[in-house]
Amino acid sequence: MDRIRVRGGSRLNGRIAIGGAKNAALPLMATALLTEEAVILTNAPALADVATMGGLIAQHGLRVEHDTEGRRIILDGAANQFEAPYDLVRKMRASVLVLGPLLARYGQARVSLPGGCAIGTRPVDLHLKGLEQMGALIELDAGYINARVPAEANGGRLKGARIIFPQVSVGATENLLMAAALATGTTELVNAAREPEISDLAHCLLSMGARIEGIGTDRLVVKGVDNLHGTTHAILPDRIEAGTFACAGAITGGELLLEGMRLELFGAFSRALREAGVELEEEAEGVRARRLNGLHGVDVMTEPFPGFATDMQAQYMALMAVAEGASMITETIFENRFMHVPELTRMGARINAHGSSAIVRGVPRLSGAPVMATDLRASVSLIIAGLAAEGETVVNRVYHLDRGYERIERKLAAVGAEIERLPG
Ligand SMILES: CC(=O)N[C@H]1[C@@H](OP(=O)(O)OP(=O)(O)OC[C@H]2O[C@@H](n3ccc(=O)[nH]c3=O)[C@H](O)[C@@H]2O)O[C@H](CO)[C@@H](O)[C@@H]1O
Ligand SMILES: C=C(OP(=O)(O)O)C(=O)O
Repeated sequence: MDRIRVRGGSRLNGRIAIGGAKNAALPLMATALLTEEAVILTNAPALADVATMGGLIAQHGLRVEHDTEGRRIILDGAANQFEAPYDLVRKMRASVLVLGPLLARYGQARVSLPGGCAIGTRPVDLHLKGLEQMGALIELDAGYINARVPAEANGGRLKGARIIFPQVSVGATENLLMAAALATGTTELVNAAREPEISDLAHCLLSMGARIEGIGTDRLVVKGVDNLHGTTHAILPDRIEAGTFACAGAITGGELLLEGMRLELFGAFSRALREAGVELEEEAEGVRARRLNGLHGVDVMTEPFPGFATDMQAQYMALMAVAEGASMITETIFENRFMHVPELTRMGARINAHGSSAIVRGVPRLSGAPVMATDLRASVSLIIAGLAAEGETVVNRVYHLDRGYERIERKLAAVGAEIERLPG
């Protein structure tokens, strides 16, 4: 298994090209199941999760071609197989996003239950309840979701419904948005997630012929259509990759131009970073992130967009570990997303986590250590810490990083980091 070695102390300076967003690419790929015509995605990132989703969609019978050099994915054809097996869903929870499109277009789907993961239990009850409200019959059997739309009712199609989410869910909003696009009648999604990746999905669906109002708000109204057609859609920039590099630059006292990024995509993260002492400026080519002087402890609480993203919490904590003063970091989205705390502590950070909050007391310096993490953002937070630590940090289990960062060691090395991949 590959590892990544970082030697701390180098200041990062230069430009980093921000790729297309993983969390937009995955639902966008699932839209190909809503039509037999080609869906072409440009600005596509070459990530392990994107390859997994491509494998899943190919397995359903579509032709999937990923030109990693040209950053283009073509998904084309009709599905002839409706099962998403455990082996794929286990690797990537976002596999559950095929459920809504398969049900809406083909009236049937059998999808493995994703189960929990390192950051929490992550149930999919809101996805299932919403689809049931739209007329799907759902049974859980031997770890699988067996879902179908009865042929005798409503001509075998899902029907529009008013779905009120008791809690904001990105995945459930996406699944139901895709399902509603091909349902009969009007679907209203109330308390919908407002993440930029959802707006990106909605815009792609619009370009396929869907009728959606309220994009960017927490109330999406979808008037179902009989057919959707193919499209070409550019995936929006990855705000989490950009935020990760902003933290990496800041912890080294450097300055980075995050090419292709737009400031509005950061939500509350930009306010926290500025208060902490990092200047963020939008320029024609992207967002410039520059550490001014010292870093200061600033409290944050994770929330649905436009609040502070849970996917930035671990990276921000690494930054706070060397800030002057204390900061309280509260995680409200996932119940177990402090897996990086013991590893950061091994590097000399002073962090006290209790329940959903962690108090971070900044220290003047961290020290390198062999570390490992059990999820994507926790892993990258250890690289960020390693960039500022004295000596060498070796991060194990790099496959977590490859899920969401494209050649992270090359991107960081190109702006001055001493970092390399050690093949395992
Ligand atoms: C591929 C992708 O886009 N992943 C993102 C997506 O995950 P994902 O779509 O899985 O996250 P959700 O927004 O659905 O989860 C938010 C909270 O709702 C709970 N919940 C969710 C669905 C459900 O049916 N029942 C339920 O209880 C979850 O356990 C969690 O506590 O949004 C998260 C929150 O911004 C991000 O951290 C993930 O990076
Ligand atoms: C939690 C994440 O992804 P996923 O929902 O795919 O596990 C993430 O991108 O940080």
